[in-house]
Amino acid sequence: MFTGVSDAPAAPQVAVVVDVMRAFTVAAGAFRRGAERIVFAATQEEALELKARNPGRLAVQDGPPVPGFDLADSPARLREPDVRGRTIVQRTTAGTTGALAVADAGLLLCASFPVARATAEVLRRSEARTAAFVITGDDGRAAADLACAEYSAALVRAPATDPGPCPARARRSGAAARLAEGVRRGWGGVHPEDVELCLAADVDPFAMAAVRLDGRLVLRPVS
Ligand SMILES: O=C(O)[C@H](CS(=O)(=O)O)OP(=O)(O)O
Ligand SMILES: [Mg+2]
Repeated sequence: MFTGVSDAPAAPQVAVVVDVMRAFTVAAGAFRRGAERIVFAATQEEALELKARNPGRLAVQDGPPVPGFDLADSPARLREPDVRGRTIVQRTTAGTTGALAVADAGLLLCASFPVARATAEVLRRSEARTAAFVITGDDGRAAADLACAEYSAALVRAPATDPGPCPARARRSGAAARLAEGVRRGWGGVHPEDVELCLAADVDPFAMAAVRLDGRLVLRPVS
């Protein structure tokens, strides 16, 4: 089942929340670089509060730079800071909002192209009969998120599936065009390499699972 955030079932047995550009590509890059966990915040205010309460946390938000936040929601910019062992607080318009909408799922995975294959492996091992793929962008119509969701679903059925045209579909998406426009106009928080990094399929050996912990939704890599 593919659904938008507003139509998503409140507590599906399994939810795969997909955000290619850029929240869950950023999350995958953070774990690849050794970040320990990502705490999702519903608002920028909550993100800054969570950061202030726990010194050493790094806060990420989408859009232009905001005082108090350490990092942009940009996979290319995330290559610079040392995030090893760090807890990151992340708040974005589509990705983290989508994850919070299905926080009561029995199994909640957050997905993007770099973790597509590992996500499919976790789904296959879960033996769940169905999964709700939550397309976070453009009210459930985001071409990039749909392409990644379709690729992941195909991998569950047939592990030898290759990405085929899926990353190319994402490259032609409205989200990619918006990021390219951001680069042309010099918007803060957008890097020229972001789109390509978001299209790199099957880079990481881990999937990303979110669980409730002390009243928060916390994302960690799972192998
Ligand atoms: O950081 C992003 O690219 C987007 C911003 S928006 O949804 O295009 O306004 O946030 P995300 O939640 O990562 O899709
Ligand atoms: Mg997005």
